[in-house]
Amino acid sequence: MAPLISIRSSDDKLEIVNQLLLPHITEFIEIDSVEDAHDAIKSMKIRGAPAIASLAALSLSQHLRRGLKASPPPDYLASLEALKAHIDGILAFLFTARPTAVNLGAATRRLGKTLDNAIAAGKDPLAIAEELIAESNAVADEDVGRNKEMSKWAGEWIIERVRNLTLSAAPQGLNVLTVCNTGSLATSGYGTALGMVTYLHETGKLKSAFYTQTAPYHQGSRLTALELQTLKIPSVMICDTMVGSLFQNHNIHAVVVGADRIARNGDTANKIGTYNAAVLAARHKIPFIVVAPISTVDLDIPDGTHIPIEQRPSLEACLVRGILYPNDGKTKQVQVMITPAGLEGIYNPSFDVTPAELITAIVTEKGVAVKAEGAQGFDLSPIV
Ligand SMILES: CSC[C@H]1O[C@H](OP(=O)(O)O)[C@H](O)[C@@H]1O
Repeated sequence: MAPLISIRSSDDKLEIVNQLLLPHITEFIEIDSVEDAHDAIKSMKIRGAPAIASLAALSLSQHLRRGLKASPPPDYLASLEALKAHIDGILAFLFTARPTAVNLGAATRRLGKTLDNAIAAGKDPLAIAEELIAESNAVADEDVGRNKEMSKWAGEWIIERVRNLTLSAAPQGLNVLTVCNTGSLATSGYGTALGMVTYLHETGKLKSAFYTQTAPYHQGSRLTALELQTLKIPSVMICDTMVGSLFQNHNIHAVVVGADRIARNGDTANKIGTYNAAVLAARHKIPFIVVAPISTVDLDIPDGTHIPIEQRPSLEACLVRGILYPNDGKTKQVQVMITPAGLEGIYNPSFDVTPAELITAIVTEKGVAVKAEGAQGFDLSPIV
């Protein structure tokens, strides 16, 4: 079966799969404006740090392509001043859709720089618009290739490490645990941490991929479950509360997670529950690996205390999405409230920060970074 996709883009149409309806309903919705893109990212119809950056960039590309074709041309193409004000406004708007994943900011900054450089080079508005379209498309297109690179780096690194650490070298393959969803749905394709899982499977080195349900949005039980099932990768779902039990009772060779923002010292923000898994992995001496593109590293912040953590609406922690069981034959999604009506006092941060101290390796498309002997943190400056 072909891997799932999160974004479909052609010259005249931009669409995303509505991830709020997965895994039971596959419905593509059209993104017809930068406002639609902003809403889809904010409401988590599309999610995953690289995927939201791709959609933001592609929505700008769509906007500019339409502008270039329009007759009469829009006012913003009439002068450099008008173009700069217009594009800066769009980029600032897209940037506000979600605060933690730095990839979105990296993409909007990159496009802002393209704009400023082209203006400084004396180009005219039409040429600049063309350049911005090419750069926006590149933001989305580059993702799949780099995902495959980081997945291979991470996969080979863990295979080698297990071979060196254990005499038996895991003869039946490796067991890994992942959190949330970091596969094709979270990226432009192949995935980051789930890309490593896929790489291990493709090379015959995987025994089983364990994954947490990842409440409250259930990226694990809804999305990772669907991706692994589609790819026919042997897997086992666990509830978020079972990580300690899993480590006590099964031979888990690695925990592998994605990232939304990595500080200069390696402190890593990822889906809520990642920190719990890291603490337990350290207790059980299980390598803890972060797999993410270079664009997730934020060298502007020295450590994780500076990472803005998104607080999601309280209601999202009170609801579970799904279809009726037993299924009445009509696939219609329902939302079930699992708390008393009107409950107050709900804590719902979307991410937590795993200190670098608990991270064994950070893997990007450029390779594997580990800490210097005896160091608490990483020095990521040389690889970015
Ligand atoms: C490769 S995706 C990184 C990241 O995105 C997820 O967050 P969300 O579903 O809220 O967008 C999660 O933290 C993943 O690890």
